[in-house]
Amino acid sequence: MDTILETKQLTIAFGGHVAVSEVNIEIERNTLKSIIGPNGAGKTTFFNMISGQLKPTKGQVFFKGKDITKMSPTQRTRLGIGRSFQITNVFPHLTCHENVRLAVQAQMKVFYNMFSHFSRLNEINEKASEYLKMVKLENKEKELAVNLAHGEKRKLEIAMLLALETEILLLDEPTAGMSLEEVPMILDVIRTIRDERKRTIVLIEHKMDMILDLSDSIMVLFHGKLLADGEPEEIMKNDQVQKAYLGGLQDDAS
Ligand SMILES: Nc1ncnc2c1ncn2[C@@H]1O[C@H](COP(=O)(O)OP(=O)(O)OP(=O)(O)O)[C@@H](O)[C@H]1O
Repeated sequence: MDTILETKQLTIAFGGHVAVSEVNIEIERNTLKSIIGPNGAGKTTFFNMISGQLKPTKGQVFFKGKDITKMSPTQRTRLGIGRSFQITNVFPHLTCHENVRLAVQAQMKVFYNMFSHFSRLNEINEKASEYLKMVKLENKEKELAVNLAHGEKRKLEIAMLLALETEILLLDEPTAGMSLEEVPMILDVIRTIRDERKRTIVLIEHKMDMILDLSDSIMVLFHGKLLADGEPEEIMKNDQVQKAYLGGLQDDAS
């Protein structure tokens, strides 16, 4: 297996409460891994330790074999781990194109005074348009971000995350707060990125139909522990998972 991300014995305690307990996981490059589990299972906390927002009490995180446990979120982003909805900031009074252009510039480390070079400017503009197209917002280039629907804003955030060109995309509940009509379009965007097989996506989601549709593999957290990890069919058949979790979740999702 071509592992891009690995955790060893990853553990965090808040006071006396162990929120994530000795989780060992390997994530294969250019696949989509979903993290599921009931409320309070430790999914976001686990994510925060991968992105660097939280430091584990015990254990390690490896990116391409390198121990990144002590690195800051910014260092991890530079290295290739991008997280949605936290590192990207949508500026409401800039257009969609301008927002994505800022992310492209950040990635290219180009500053305003270098803009005199026209070809560079064109390149940046074209890249920004490409990313907007990838998230199917090409018809909103000139729209101010503030005027976008909630689902469109999420797509814009994904475009900005893509512009950072990180190898890993950490997506924390990308459909949260979306209307039912908006969900398929974000699903479509994530599927498009997955199908290109150029990035590794790690996804936290509650919508089971979406998880089963998109995931190459699924890890299940329960009370902070890794209950199961495998392909979607295996996970669905797993007795422990069904008992502990899936029955309740399917009820919730319906
Ligand atoms: N900063 C913190 N301080 C204290 N306890 C915390 C902190 N962050 C998380 N927890 C606790 O850790 C446990 C796991 O929380 P976490 O948010 O990771 O769960 P989750 O699986 O993402 O849940 P949800 O699906 O509801 O988002 C919970 O019991 C939560 O109360």
